[in-house]
Amino acid sequence: MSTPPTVAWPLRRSDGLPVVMGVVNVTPDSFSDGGQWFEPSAAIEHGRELMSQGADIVDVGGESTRPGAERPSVAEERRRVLPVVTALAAAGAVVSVDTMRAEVAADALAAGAAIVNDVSGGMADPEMAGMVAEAGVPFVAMHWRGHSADMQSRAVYGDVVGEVVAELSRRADELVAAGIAADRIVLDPGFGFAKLTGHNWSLLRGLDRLLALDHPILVGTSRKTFLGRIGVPAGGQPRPPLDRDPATAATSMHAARLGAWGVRVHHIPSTLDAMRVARAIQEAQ
Ligand SMILES: Nc1nc2ncc(COP(=O)(O)O)nc2c(=O)[nH]1
Repeated sequence: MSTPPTVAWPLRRSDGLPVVMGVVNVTPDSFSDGGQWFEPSAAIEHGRELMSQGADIVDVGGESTRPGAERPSVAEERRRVLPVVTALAAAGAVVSVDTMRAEVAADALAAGAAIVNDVSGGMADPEMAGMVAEAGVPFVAMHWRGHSADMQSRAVYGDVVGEVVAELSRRADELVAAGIAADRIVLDPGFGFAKLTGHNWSLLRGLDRLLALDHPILVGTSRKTFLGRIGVPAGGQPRPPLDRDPATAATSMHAARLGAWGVRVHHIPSTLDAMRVARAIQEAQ
């Protein structure tokens, strides 16, 4: 493997706000923006736009993880993400590759990605942890209880915050044991992954308990279904994903107030402004 670009780590914003990871889904069927950026040229253009709007990282993914999604082949996932990773890295972006497959991650690192973002935290592919360890790059490990096909059947918790904290902590230990440097691991509670609506709200309320973990925390609530249920009568249809950016921004404000390391969002300006408001209030006399 060629040496992937190094990103100054831990990555921090000069304004002290949480790092902003912008989302570029090169998929035909992601729940949040399915199909909008499926063409490489559109995805590259969108990634550039996110950079110009202030994203610190551009997260490029080629596999939809919505509940029930069918997995693309490795070749198809590669075909989707590599041209976009290559072009955005060449344009100077800090690129994270959103994949559960070690071989796709390795190719993306060779193409210029600097970070691996794995919604399975390395559990879907036994080769992932060793590859990331060898590459020496930062690794985002999300809380995961199985593939999208049936993950909601695993959304059963006594104390969801306590269990997510414990499972993430255990996973981080396993990743360190596999050779990944502890200070290269970011943890993510996995909003919407094996979580029902109430679980997501509990995780936001209990964010301070997640922040007590010895790793930076990434908050990925953007456009998730539980936000679409805000203001909708019980049993009603959630509002469409593109209408969920104001609610997403409110969760970004919460993340900023509590001191999360980063937020993963589709719409940059609204989240940046919400976090700036939080900071201005905190700093007011
Ligand atoms: N680290 C991380 N990665 C993710 N990748 C995809 C999605 C879901 O799909 P989207 O790309 O449409 O948001 N959510 C997350 C998340 O919450 N955290």
